[in-house]
Amino acid sequence: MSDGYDLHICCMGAGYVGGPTMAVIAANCPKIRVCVVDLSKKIIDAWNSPDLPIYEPGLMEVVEKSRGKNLFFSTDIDAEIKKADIIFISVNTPTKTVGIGAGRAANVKNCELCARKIAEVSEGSKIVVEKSTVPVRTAEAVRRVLDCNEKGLKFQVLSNPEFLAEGTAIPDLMKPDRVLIGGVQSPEGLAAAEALVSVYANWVPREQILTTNLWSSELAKLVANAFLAQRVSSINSISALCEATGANVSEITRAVGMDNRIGKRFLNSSIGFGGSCFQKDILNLVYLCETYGLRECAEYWNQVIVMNDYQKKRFSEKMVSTLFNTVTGKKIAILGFAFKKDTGDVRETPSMFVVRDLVHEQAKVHVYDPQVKREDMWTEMDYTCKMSVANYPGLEEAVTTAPDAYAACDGAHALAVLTEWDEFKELDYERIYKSMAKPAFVFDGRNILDHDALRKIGFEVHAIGKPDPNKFSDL
Ligand SMILES: NC(=O)C1=CN([C@@H]2O[C@H](COP(=O)(O)OP(=O)(O)OC[C@H]3O[C@@H](n4cnc5c(N)ncnc54)[C@H](O)[C@@H]3O)[C@@H](O)[C@H]2O)C=CC1
Ligand SMILES: O=C(O)[C@H]1O[C@H](OP(=O)(O)OP(=O)(O)OC[C@H]2O[C@@H](n3ccc(=O)[nH]c3=O)[C@H](O)[C@@H]2O)[C@H](O)[C@@H](O)[C@@H]1O
Repeated sequence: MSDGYDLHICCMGAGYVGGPTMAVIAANCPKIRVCVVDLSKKIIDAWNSPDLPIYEPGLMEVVEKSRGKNLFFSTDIDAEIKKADIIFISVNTPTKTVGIGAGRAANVKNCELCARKIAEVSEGSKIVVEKSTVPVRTAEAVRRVLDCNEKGLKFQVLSNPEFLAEGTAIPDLMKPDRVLIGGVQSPEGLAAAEALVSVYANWVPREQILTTNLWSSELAKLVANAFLAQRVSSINSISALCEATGANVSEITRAVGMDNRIGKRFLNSSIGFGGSCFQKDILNLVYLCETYGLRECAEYWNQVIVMNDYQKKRFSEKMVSTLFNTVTGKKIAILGFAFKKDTGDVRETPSMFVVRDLVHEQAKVHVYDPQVKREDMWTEMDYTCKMSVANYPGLEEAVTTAPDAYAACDGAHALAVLTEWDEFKELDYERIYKSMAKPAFVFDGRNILDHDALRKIGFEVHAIGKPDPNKFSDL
């Protein structure tokens, strides 16, 4: 290459996946020039600034290592496509909101638009990599769009789904359990897959880089998320049974998880899973099963969502019934709005559904989260719950954001921990107790607090899957 780089990579989509993934490739491959492009100037400007558009531990350090050297962020999509040997498509693929399959099918419009753009502006043949999570067989559509170019260019399409989790994106990318690359099983397809394997092999051991056919790779991504979410729904269903019987869900998970075949991880009961992908990807799987006439398979996976909705509703109903069946006019502190700790992401966050239910019950909700931006909270509540300041009179008075946990709890009848931020474990609960209305209630939606210590202070504590000491006693 005339500019001194061995290879040029372009990534379309500078979001939670595109940004961190490309930063890690750039950091591990100094001879590769990586450019992340996006339609949004605001997002690209943020990637080029000290205030990155997403909060992710360790991300800034990785970006700073390469930015301006072999890592670039740009809105000049056409120029970067032209330069690239490998183009990742890492755009959002949300659940369709209208039309056929609305509410279940994934909308792959953005992937198609990327393919059309690549076909339109490319001047040479390229490898196009699906990084986005897509319905199985989307690569076929991408390839057909690319093949329609009028310049006789030949594109190879690969599937390379991403398995990073938010909050741990950097360690997940630096030391992935596996990298999955699916390609067409032809000499050209295998060569393209090998080119991508060589990129990852700069820091990932080869035996952890799996190559498969295209359809297995696309489907494996949906299956991985479905299995993970299924574990959460499974333990959450058991948490309801624990509360009814006096069993303790933490003791159940310890006993069950020590069986190596089951394993300990991903068995924390909660107010339900959130995030931009679990629900979307399971709905996508359900829709695929239905499309292929597999009704029983569709119903089976749909139950993971049904259980998750039940868990979120069960939690807010428990709050209201415990607070003497009314929260009207009562101040309630919500600690945590992000869908999990160590992220500012609020997409599909379970906290939002609890806030929504409390607002419907006319509570005065005070939310504190160390990373969530107030505008992001409103945007998500509007998008998912159809509740906005414009269409829900009084919403701004009903939901206040607090500068810290103490302010949120001051004068409150109850506090609810809805995100497992470490700082919530370290709060001065004596001080909080003194400042609250009595009786003072704690609802631990993540089972992270010391319940015995809180009860000693004077709180009435309710936690997911934990026996209520007023209701059950040991034999
Ligand atoms: N968020 C996560 O932790 C994970 C997400 N995924 C999958 O990765 C994909 C991307 O997810 P996120 O990064 O979270 O989405 P995101 O919404 O954070 O970012 C997507 C970006 O793509 C841009 N974009 C959309 N159309 C474009 C186009 N035609 N050209 C250029 N840019 C365009 C948007 O402006 C946006 O900035 C999705 O399919 C998701 O399911 C996979 C693993 C983890
Ligand atoms: O495709 C994706 O987007 C990603 O989805 C998840 O990652 P993420 O949603 O970022 O975070 P998780 O750690 O999986 O948590 C998802 C939700 O489940 C909840 N959860 C998780 C684990 C658990 O034991 N209990 C539980 O309630 C979390 O609080 C959170 O709301 C997967 O873990 C990633 O492998 C995948 O790449």
